Amino acid sequence: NIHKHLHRPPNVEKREDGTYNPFPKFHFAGSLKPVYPLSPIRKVPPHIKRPDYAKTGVSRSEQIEGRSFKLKRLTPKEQEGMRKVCRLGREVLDAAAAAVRPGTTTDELDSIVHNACIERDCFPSTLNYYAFPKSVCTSVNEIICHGIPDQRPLEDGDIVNIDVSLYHNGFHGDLNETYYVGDKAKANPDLVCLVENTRIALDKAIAAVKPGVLFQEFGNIIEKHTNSITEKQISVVRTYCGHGINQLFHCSPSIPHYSHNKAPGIARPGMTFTIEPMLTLGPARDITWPDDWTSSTASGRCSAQFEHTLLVTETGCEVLTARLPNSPGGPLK
Ligand SMILES: COc1cccc(Cn2ccc3cc(C(=O)NO)cnc32)c1
Ligand SMILES: [Co+2]
Ligand SMILES: [Co+2]
Repeated sequence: NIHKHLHRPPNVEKREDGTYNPFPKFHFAGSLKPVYPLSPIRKVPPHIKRPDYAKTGVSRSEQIEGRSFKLKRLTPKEQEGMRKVCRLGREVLDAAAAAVRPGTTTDELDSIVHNACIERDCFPSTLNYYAFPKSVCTSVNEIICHGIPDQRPLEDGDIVNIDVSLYHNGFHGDLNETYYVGDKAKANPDLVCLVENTRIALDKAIAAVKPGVLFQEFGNIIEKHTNSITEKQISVVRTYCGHGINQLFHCSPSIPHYSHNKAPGIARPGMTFTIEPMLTLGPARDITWPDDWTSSTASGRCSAQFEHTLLVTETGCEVLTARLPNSPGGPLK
């Protein structure tokens, strides 16, 4: 996998500044290319409680849980633990979002997220999760999700999704937003249509979360919204779903974002899960880069995503990762 490029770069041609694309033979669908070398693996001080996969990259607890389709309902104390980690996750995302501007590299965003997690006594959940090498996912333009922070500076006109997940006192939180870089992106009607409708699609799904709703319903709501957008073709990515999250980073239920899905299960008070729709301009087909993580549209056209971690209450749901009054970004007026 990608670690071999960390220290012994392949004999590929280097750019002026010494950076390089480690996969010169791969057909990249859009204009984005990886900008290696990745920075060295960041360390987490030993006093910070780690998830079980932190050393091995594989979560035994998720493997065991994965075999039973039991949906966990948290006790009030456990709900408090989720409330806390999700509030910390919001603060960490906002710290990274405040640094989004042309010239900031996605690796610098990773450093901000990594340090902000440590300052809050949190372990960044993506670090070494299935050997993912960084503490946040940064997905630019045509990247759908799981983009790896590297030495590429953000450019005026880019959109960038920052996906923060963190582990605190035994619980995971997971949230993401898509941000406009500089002024050009906000002036691009295609991007504004894509980003604002992804935000709206998530909000419409969240409005439907309450005891008794079927997990399969959220995809109907999201795709009904994308079908209502007539000025542009906006599609729903099918490959990646929302997921249960609690003492595990990923567990049941799985929540598809497309309609007519067969997701089993019914929302009940005390359940915590994410909804994290990824929408694309044009068709939704995805391809994965040779780094085995980065997911790109096959068309090279842009993709946007928004994610919240939700707690089902007796009357509806609590958005545990809700925006704060001074959270950067947010809906365009
Ligand atoms: C094995 O294959 C894969 C392929 C892609 C990714 C990964 C592992 N992984 C790393 C970061 C990450 C984030 C999420 C998430 O829920 N974001 O909202 C999910 N998976 C993640 C493994
Ligand atoms: Co996430
Ligand atoms: Co998630």
